[in-house]
Amino acid sequence: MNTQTLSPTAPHSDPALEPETGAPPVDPDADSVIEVRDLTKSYGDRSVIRNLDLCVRRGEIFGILGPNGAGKTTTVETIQGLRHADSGHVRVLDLDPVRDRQRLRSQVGSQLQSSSLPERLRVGEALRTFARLAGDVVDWREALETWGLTHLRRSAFGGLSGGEKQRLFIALALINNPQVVFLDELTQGLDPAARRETWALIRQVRDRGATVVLVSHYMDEVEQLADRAAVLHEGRITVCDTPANLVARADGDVRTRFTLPPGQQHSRLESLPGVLTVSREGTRTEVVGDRTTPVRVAAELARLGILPEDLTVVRPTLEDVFVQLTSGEVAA
Ligand SMILES: Nc1ncnc2c1ncn2[C@@H]1O[C@H](COP(=O)(O)OP(=O)(O)OP(=O)(O)O)[C@@H](O)[C@H]1O
Repeated sequence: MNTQTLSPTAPHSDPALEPETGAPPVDPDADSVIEVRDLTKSYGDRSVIRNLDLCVRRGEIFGILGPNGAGKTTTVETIQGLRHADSGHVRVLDLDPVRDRQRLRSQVGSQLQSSSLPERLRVGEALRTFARLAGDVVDWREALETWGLTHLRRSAFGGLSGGEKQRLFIALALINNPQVVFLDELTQGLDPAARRETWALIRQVRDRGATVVLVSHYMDEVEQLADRAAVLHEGRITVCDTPANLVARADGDVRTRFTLPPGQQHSRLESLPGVLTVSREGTRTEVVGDRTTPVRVAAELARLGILPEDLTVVRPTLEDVFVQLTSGEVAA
């Protein structure tokens, strides 16, 4: 964890990447806005990032998941030139995060983990100041309006709720109208309603044309928001894919549950392909099997003229695959 005070120059205030080490060229991907190849980073003799490769495409919400201490913050801060890499190749918008930091500064926005502002700073002052420092490419009053902060214009930062602070951080991260935005654990500590509201804002950021890199501990958040997600474990990306494809890797049976209307019977479910078990408790039936079983069960019930209104399917979730991946149960 690192705590830092937000400043418009923060992502570039400690230029640090070592000169390139002659790493092989990154795979050409016409759509990529971030390319990382063979990144390594140690703190003292402790290796934290190990030969990490990553590619983020233009216009996507890219989720980075990983257990505590996996190296997520180190990775995103190194990509922004905030931390020293020991070796590796990093490009953001085809620029070097250190050498080209002045040019990148106007194109990258960031809300870093545990960002904070002076308690007494007013919302309007914060936006106006950051907008001016970013060259007034965005009208700060419009930003107030866009991010639903107009009524809080005279409120002090210290008096804002968690959700209001995050709303302000998003507005500040976008005050330079960036092409790429880094959001690190943006919804941590928010109640469910404020989290969902923040999700809508993140989608809005993407819909306005920015690429979003989202570091999160919440599986449901990544499943809901991310176009693609990477799981970082022990300093390496173990998998990188769409949430749906990641879930498809999960080991685990699918459960199909329904209630039979009075007087109706089914008998052949056990013999359907992929079905492992069928259990009945009163009028409730649960069929356990592979991914194809829900459709087969529904088709068989429909054939019998049985249309249970409460048919539900319980599938493995991203959380299941995350636990399996980070405990070594699923091959990357
Ligand atoms: N400045 C530092 N000096 C020494 N060790 C550090 C430093 N920053 C991070 N670390 C260590 O490096 C490892 C990775 O930290 P990092 O903050 O990148 O992980 P993370 O995946 O973001 O963790 P979390 O989910 O808990 O925020 C951790 O073991 C952490 O203690």
